[in-house]
Amino acid sequence: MSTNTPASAMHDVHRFEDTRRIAIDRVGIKDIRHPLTVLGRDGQAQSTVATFNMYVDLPHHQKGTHMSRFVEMLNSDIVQLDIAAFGQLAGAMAQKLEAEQGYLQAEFPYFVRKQAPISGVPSWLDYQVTVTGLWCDGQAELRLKVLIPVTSLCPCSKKISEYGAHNQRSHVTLTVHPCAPLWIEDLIELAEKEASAELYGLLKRADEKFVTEQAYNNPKFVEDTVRDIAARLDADQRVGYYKVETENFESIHNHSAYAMIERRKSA
Ligand SMILES: Nc1nc2c(ncn2[C@@H]2O[C@H](COP(=O)(O)OP(=O)(O)OP(=O)(O)O)[C@@H](O)[C@H]2O)c(=O)[nH]1
Repeated sequence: MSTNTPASAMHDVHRFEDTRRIAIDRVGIKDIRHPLTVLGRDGQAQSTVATFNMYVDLPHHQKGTHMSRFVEMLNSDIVQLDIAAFGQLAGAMAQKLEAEQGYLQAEFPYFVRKQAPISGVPSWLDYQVTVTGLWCDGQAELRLKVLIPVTSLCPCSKKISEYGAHNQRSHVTLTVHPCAPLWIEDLIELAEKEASAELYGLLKRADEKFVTEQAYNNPKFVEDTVRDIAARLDADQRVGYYKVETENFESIHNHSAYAMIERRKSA
């Protein structure tokens, strides 16, 4: 076949009949990086690079999905992230792929400009965000996950020690199904308020003294952190389902302490 054969003259193997009678739950492209603009709560847009996973289902009788269409969609329809519309976008993807179900996921670093607590010096802090849109039975579902790094200080260690208390960096991971508009920053603030202390990219000495003492005055087990965050999420009408996880990378052990609460609020 010559190099300039028109597509219409080529076999479309993907459309061939498959006889094994086995439907496929998810098929598509995984770990494709793509530039993305994300609008912040302050109205400022920031550029980031997202890693996308894009899948649809495939009926038993069809040999293959239309792989190229995922990348077509990425290049034509996904420029600025619209979190609220991500579930619908998964539906549009399913339609483009002639499928019933769609799974669209973008994971990216998101930066927040913070001010040190005493000196006020500004710096960026990065958070890992995952937005997942699902389309199933004509219904769109949206999941927003944010990993928030914080400081934790152990209440037990503080109580029993003559001086000092072990403290460490911790990861709070919030996964929510929003039922009303919710900014990434809203989840970050919610988690940081319930940590022993929040993190900053840049701290001067006066700030370092402040966050050290703040954490000492606000000791938390992993259990305390997930409970306090769960209470806030329970009270937040914008959240329909949530999972809150805390992992403390214990400075006195070579293992982590972990706690998780998962709740689906009744409608
Ligand atoms: N379905 C499928 N396609 C694959 C796989 N690996 C690579 N591909 C490639 O996907 C590309 C074709 O994608 P299609 O979407 O079928 O291309 P097309 O038929 O020109 O496009 P449409 O007319 O829109 O369907 C080819 O380069 C395939 O080789 C695989 O494991 N499964």
